Amino acid sequence: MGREVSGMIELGVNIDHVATLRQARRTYEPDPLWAAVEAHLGGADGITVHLREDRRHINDDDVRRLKESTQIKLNLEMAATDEMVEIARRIKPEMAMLVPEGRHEVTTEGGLDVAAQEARLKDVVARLADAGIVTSVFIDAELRQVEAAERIGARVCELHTGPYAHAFHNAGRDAEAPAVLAEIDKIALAGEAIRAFGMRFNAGHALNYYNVQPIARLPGVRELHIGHAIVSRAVFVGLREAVREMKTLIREGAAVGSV
Ligand SMILES: CC(=O)[C@@H](O)[C@H](O)COP(=O)(O)O
Ligand SMILES: NCC(=O)COP(=O)(O)O
Repeated sequence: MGREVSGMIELGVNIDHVATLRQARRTYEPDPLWAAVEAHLGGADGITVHLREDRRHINDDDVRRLKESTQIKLNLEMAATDEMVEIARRIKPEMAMLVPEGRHEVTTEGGLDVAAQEARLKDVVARLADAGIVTSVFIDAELRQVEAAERIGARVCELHTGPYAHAFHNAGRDAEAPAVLAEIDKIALAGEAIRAFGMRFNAGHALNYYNVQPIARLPGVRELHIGHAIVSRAVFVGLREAVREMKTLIREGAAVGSV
């Protein structure tokens, strides 16, 4: 069956690594606010930022300014801590995504283990909802995590595409390699469960210009969150063009899936 067309897939552009470049000199540029506007002009449907506890790139003032001074929806990635909940309740992004965080990690290494901490996360989701914030959870493509996400009241699940991306790279970018197909099947099955529970099926992490289309053509996927690859390309072609190129790939990939 062709892809069930549920409207165009949205692109959430993660601009963390614009701030990484700024923090390299601890200075004021490049400004993530400018990046958000450029991404929006290139066709981004949303902006994602990860306010890490160590503030290695995006800082509290960036989040405030993005919310106050741009017209594009904001997805705040955050650890499920009291500090971050209070920041989110104060700034009120359209969405908050709960992610695991390790101080020594280079980037997010796995999905949030929702199943292991349901009671605590259910309280976090309720406190965010009370402030009018939609809560997403960043999870591995596992049914038990999807079921737990539904029980804690998450409205959105973003499936971790890192294992798929690594398998794709290790297979020499062969989308038909058995290891790659196995990862795609995991994501597809988890995505079906997400939709069956009435939650929104998003995906992200390590997606790039080579591996994005097999994910874009999955039935019912609503939004892809992509950052490092877009910012990397933007170094050479500019952020507006890098976003435009990614949107085209996603649109063409989804179209192939709909035949
Ligand atoms: C959740 C996810 O996969 C990414 O958004 C990740 O959180 C980005 O973190 P860094 O930008 O610090 O790599
Ligand atoms: N949640 C995924 C995200 O926002 C971007 O991740 P990446 O593309 O920087 O790996």
